[in-house]
Amino acid sequence: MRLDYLTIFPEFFDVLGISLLGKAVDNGIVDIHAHDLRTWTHDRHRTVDDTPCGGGAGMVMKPDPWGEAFDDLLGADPDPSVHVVIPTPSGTPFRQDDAAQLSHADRIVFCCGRYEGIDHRVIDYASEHWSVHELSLGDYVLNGGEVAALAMTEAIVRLVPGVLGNPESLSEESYSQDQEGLLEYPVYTRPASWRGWDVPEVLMSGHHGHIAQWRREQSRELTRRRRPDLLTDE
Ligand SMILES: N#Cc1c(N)n[nH]c1-c1ccc2c(Cl)cn(Cc3cccnc3)c2c1
Repeated sequence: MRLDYLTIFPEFFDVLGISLLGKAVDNGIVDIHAHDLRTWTHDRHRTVDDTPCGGGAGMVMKPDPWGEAFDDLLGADPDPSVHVVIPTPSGTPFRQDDAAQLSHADRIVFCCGRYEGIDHRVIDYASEHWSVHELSLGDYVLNGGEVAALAMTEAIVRLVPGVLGNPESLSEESYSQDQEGLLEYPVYTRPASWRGWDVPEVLMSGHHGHIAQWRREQSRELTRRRRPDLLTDE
C-alpha cells in the first residue's frame, strides 16, 4: 500500500515513521510519501491561497497547485483503484467500515487542506479521475486536514494484514464485526488487587464460558449507556 499526503505542513507526517506504522514501513508493507504542496507553486511567495469568490471571511486554497500535484503524482489517466481521501468538516463521518474498505486499497492520496478549505473544482476534477472520499473525522472543528489524515491513516493501516503483531486483537475491538458493533468490554491485568480495586472475580475463575458471558454483558451495558445508537435490537 502506497500512501501519499499533499499538505503545506509535510512535517506533520514524520510521526508515521514511529511504532507500528514505522515497522510496517520498514517491512515494506506500507510506503509513505509526504509532499509539500508549495512544491507546485511558481511565485516568489509560493502562494497556495486566495480570497474567496463571493466574499466571506478567510482564504481559500487555489486549485492550480493541487492540479499540478495530481499531474505529477497520478498523471491524467483515470484510475478508480486510486483512492483520494479529502478530510473536510462537511464530509461523511469516517467510520470503521470506511477504514476496512480503504485498508484494501493499493494507493491512497490524502489531500490535507487548510484555511477555509480547498477550491471545490479540485474535488470535482479528482472525482472525474479517481475514487474520491470526502470524509470528516468527527463533529468538531480542526484547523486543517492533517490531524484527520493521521487518525484515518492509523485506523486504515492497522487493518492491513501483517501490520499488527496479533491480528486476533482486531476481532475483539469496539466497532469490530465480531464484537457485534458494540463497545469493547473493560480490560484488566495484574495485580489482582490495586489500591483497593480488585479485578472482577469471574476473570480470575479460568471459566472461559463465564468470562465470555460477562464480557458480552459488559459490552452491551456499556453500549446501552454510552452509545445506544449502536444497539440494533433495542
Ligand atoms: N476531517 C475533518 C475535520 C473535522 N472533523 N473538523 N475540521 C476538519 C477539517 C478538515 C479539513 C479542513 C480544511 Cl481543508 C480547512 N479546515 C479548517 C476549517 C475549519 C472550519 C471550517 N472550515 C475549514 C479544515 C478542517
